[in-house]
Amino acid sequence: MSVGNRVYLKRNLPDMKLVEEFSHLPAANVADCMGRSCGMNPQIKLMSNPEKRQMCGVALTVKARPGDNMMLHKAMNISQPGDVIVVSNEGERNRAIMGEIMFNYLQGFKKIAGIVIDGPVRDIDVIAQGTMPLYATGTTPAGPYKEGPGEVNVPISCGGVSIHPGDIILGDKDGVIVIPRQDAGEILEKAKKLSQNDKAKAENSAKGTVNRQWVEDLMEKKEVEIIDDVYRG
Ligand SMILES: O=C([O-])CC(=O)C(=O)O
Ligand SMILES: [Mg+2]
Repeated sequence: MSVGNRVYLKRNLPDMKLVEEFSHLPAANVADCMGRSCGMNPQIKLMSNPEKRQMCGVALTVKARPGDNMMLHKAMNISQPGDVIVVSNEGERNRAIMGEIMFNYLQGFKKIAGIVIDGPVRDIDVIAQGTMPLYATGTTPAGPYKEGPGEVNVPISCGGVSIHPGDIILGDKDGVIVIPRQDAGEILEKAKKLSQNDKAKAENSAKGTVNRQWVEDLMEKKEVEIIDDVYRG
């Protein structure tokens, strides 16, 4: 086994019905059903202009050598519609991992569900107008190398979250979350209920008919001192 320099062509895939159902839910609500712990950090930002509100698909993972996109090119060749290519880049922020030529290939020809890169991109004029969701950390004109090594379809880290090939990737304007494949069914049921409750809460909030007593109860539980006076410095 060539650890660090290998490509797995196969992944364990999730039930595609689950992927479809997640694609209607806000990422924030789904994250709330996973201990609020599976959200990528806000360095991972939406850079394109998707038509659909949610990006949802199956993780095709790339473990890139920092600043090098050789293995991303390999992943592009084996990608399928419905995939979200997720790239780990070990925190490197000085070289664009993708530009317009690669973006056009994935959006126009491969028709994948989206791409998430833990690093910058370039040719932003084109990418910003693209309708395929692309998340990245920023832009730079400095280009990538194509030397390797790297890996495709192994566990990676992106945006501070671990991702296994075949996990469900859900993104919207808030950012990107990772839904572990084996737990997806259970999470979906919880997230559907939570989303319904959340919608009702948001409506009641605007009308002021929401019950805010829980805040007062929490103050008491946390033994917060409530002072009926001005602050004197
Ligand atoms: O040269 C590269 O590897 C990236 C790039 O700018 C493009 O895809 O347009
Ligand atoms: Mg270019």
